[in-house]
Amino acid sequence: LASGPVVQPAPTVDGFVETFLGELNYGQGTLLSQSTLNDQYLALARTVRRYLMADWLETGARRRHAQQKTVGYLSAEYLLGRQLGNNLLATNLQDVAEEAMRRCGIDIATLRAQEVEPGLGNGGLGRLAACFVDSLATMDVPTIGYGIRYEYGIFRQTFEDDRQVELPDSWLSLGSPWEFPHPERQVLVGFGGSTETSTAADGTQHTRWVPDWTVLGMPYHYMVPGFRNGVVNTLRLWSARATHAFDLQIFNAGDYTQAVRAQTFAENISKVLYPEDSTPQGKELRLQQQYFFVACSLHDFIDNTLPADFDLHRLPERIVFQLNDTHPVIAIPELMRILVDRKGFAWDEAWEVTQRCFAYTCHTLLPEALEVWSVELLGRLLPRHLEIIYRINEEFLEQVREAFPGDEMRVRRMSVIAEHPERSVRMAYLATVAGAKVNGVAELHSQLLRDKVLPDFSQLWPEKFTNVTNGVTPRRFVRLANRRLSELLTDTIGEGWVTDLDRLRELEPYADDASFREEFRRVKRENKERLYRLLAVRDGLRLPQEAMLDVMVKRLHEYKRQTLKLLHIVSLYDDLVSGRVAPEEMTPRTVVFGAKAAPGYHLAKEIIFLVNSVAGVVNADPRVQGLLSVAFPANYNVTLAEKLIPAADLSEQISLAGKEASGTGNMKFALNGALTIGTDDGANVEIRRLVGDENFFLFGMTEPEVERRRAAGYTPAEVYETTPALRRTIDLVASGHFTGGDRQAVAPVVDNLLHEDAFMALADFSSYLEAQSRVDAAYADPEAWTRSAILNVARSGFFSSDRSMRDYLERIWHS
Ligand SMILES: CCc1ccc([C@H](C)CC(=O)N[C@@H]2O[C@H](CO)[C@@H](O)[C@H](O)[C@H]2O)cc1
Repeated sequence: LASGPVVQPAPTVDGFVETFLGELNYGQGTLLSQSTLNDQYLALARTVRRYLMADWLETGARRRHAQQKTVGYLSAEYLLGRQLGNNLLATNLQDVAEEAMRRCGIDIATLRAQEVEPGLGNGGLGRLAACFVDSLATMDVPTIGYGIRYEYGIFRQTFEDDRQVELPDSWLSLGSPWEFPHPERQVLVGFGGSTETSTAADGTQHTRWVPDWTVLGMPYHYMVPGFRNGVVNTLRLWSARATHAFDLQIFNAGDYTQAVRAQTFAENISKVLYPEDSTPQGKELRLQQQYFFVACSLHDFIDNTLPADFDLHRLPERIVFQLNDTHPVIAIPELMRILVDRKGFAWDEAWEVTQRCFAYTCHTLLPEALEVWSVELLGRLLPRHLEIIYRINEEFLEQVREAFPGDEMRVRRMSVIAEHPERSVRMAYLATVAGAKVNGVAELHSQLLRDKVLPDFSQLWPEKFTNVTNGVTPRRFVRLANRRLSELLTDTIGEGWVTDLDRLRELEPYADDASFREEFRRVKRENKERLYRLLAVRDGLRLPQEAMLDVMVKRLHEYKRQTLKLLHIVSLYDDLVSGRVAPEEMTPRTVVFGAKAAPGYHLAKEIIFLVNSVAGVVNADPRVQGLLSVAFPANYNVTLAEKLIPAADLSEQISLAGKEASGTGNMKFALNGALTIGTDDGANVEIRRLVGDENFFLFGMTEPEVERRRAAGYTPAEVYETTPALRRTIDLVASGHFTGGDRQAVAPVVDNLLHEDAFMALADFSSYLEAQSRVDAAYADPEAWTRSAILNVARSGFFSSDRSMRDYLERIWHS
């Protein structure tokens, strides 16, 4: 029995009911009649995980036995979304569970709504990591996702007086049924202290790090089920614990806070996610978080996963660690430390292994988003790692001097150590020096990485640079989020598309089929009705069913240009109330925003205030009722995205060209039959190429045009002066019309647009409005619009994260 197969409950309604009631009685310790919604939800979750357990344990055993090469995905963020729906989909138990709950007098939808999503990420990077681990499980690739189990995830956003207010995300407070703590795999992690070097008898030098404080890393395992393939991979998230429980002596001496100080200090490390997604604050706790999960993960793989006698010279045959941006890059000196200081490798041996164990993905183009850590802080927190980084850099710069003799400027430019403004370590450079491969996340991005962000490195190592265009999982973002479209797709081309998204191509001929177009419109209409029902309950919003649904959802950032969308809304409003445009000429439009701003990003928060202010006035103005409405549901997250994206007609991807690395929302909208209005930026370029120019509303400057415009000197005020429509629009905002006459309230945004406009929203205004009038015209012809929408779906199979994983396997992990 001990070693036999795990007994799996019968995948029948009876089996499910029995297991559920068992979990309710013995797990929750309550009767169905007495149980709360949360009891029922936790019992349901535990029931579902029983159906996954056998596959999970079997997958683990198979992995241990096969000794295959594993992908170690190192990410400080995972934006997983709700688990129940996805796990029911993966186990094909949706209908069984629904019927079983009905038998128990429960509507499963109310239990699904009970789940608090784990918001362990900020935005694109975190969600991408979640899509990637889903694809790797569905493709049966041995993978361990490593990350941090933050006690508090991304803040919950509410609005007070139209302003963003952040509330703590206590996602664990109602229980967390999808995680499994593994105290037997705890890892001790050191910080601070100093290093001491001794000379052995044979004259070789040995350095030892003596940390002066330690914490324990407790792993929590999460299931990552493949789609109905019997595979369940593992996500291992680390939580920090104090090495010593509270100090009884100090406690008895009466200094209670001191007694627990060590505890709180340690637990602070995994307490909360840093809510920034572009400008690092360089906080010490952030570096502690990064080193903590990296040290736990490397130790876990080398000492708890590999066979005890494994020869670490062959480590690259067993693992490749993918560095999800610069956040886990401290893993490089950590592996060197383990190999040299603990395993007795010679430096070159260790370096040879390290270089083949890491690959680095860059997710940004904003120079300020590339992390640098001061040598002061690094030397204090991780003295041994700083020594190792210095040596890596020395040997690297020797290489540079050899390749470019006498070019000391280049040496200084390429040094991992920046001298100004303060001596600091450039983590992106360290990742590029040590990584076997460096990739961007869309073709344009990867090209700009080569040409603009890391030109010296791509000149030195052109073969090291590659591209893997992002993707999204069709399981969550089509099959789960858009059940109506999924049924239409499956009825039309079979179910193969769920794991082979290129099959969507078979849909192409149906774009010319009027009855299929009718069906397609029905799906969109019903998804809208579902969304509007939700927004009415969730946010008290009443939105007109018939209007075009124009959606802009992403983090709030100037480069993403939510202000440009806002200027468009104000110009439409002004056209209507001024009578310049007659109501019958207007294509009714509902604009929905979703966006969180980093708490310290003040201008972003001012933009949120202005959007809400404009929304309040527009929605209350009878002159535009039913023609124009604006909604800004609070707390945009994965769960809201799953309701918003299937309902959208128009997808706003309007960043300044050369700023959005890729975008992934753009892919989700195209796959759910929305048309895109966008610039030639990030993956928009590839979306437009695949769906066809005629099925994409392009506008704005290209990246080279932006560069030329900037080089020629850009003065936004001039554009304002010379563009009447823009002038009218900005003047209306500046007048305080949307803020009860309070001009001061809008000054931060208006002044910024007129005097800075770093991301050239004013420069692209006219082109954007022209494109939006093309949208209005196109939407007036439902057959043509639907045809375009169907072709967007049919031609977007490329944007599956399964395809992205195939590219990583081919170009990076197997190389
Ligand atoms: C505070 C430090 C920091 C800096 C950058 C980041 C992330 C890299 C920002 C991010 O999420 N980038 C987005 O990554 C997506 C996945 O590749 C891309 O699709 C988006 O274009 C990119 O903005 C997080 C935190």
